[in-house]
Amino acid sequence: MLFSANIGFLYTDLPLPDRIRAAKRAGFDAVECHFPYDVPVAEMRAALDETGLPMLGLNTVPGNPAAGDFGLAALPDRAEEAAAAVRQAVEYGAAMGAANVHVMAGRTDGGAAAEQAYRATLGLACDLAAEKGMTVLIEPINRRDVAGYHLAHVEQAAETIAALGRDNLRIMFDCYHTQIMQGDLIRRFQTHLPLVGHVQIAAVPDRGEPDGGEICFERLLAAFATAGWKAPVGAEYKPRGGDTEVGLGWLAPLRAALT
Ligand SMILES: O=C(O)C(=O)[C@H](O)CO
Ligand SMILES: [Mg+2]
Repeated sequence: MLFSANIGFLYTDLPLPDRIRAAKRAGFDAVECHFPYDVPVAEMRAALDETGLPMLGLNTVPGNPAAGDFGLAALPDRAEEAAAAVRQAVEYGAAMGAANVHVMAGRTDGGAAAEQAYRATLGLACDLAAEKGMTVLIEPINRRDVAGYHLAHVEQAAETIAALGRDNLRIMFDCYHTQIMQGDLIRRFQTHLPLVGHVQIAAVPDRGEPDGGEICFERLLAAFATAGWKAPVGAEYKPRGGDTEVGLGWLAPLRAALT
């Protein structure tokens, strides 16, 4: 099993390009990020070239987090901002060589207008991403952490993907969020595997290192591997002690157990 370091949550004491280098030293096979936009893309590219790690993805900007924004794509009255966020993410992601762009939906009332806006933004994202050979990801996020998030269930993501009928639109299957909202992770993963574009893990409920809580990662990821998952699994957790290196004791044993 291969693992990707999510440098949005890991190594937060370092500048982003150095987080890529730290991930390489720690033995990760890939990296993924959240919001790299303040860093000149050439600096990200240089760290990726130097380490040889693939960059799996980045997020569209969330909007104004201080005002409670957690994405824009499904907000009917923010369509222009959402389109600009998509253009920015595809452009930056392509310059960095990223494989995927995660389009963040935002908090909505869950009504038809929101889903219509969401699909319009995703259609644009798929068109732009396709020109760069990139895939668009949509991620069900739990509503305990992000109340009102438009996309919270894997089946809803599958419905949106079916409605759009695009080849480059996939689910970000974040086991942390889906365990909180729905559970039944192995069956749900097997059922939706053809639509899954990326997998992420963290302990539940504390979102710490994947070495405890209510999920047995060794058995979960063994089942994912048996189902056919070969791409890296994203380590998107918040180190419990704050120090990423100190908390990395989970990586080698989990990798060994899965080989
Ligand atoms: O919260 C998550 O799980 C994510 O992956 C999003 O990218 C938000 O940062
Ligand atoms: Mg995630």
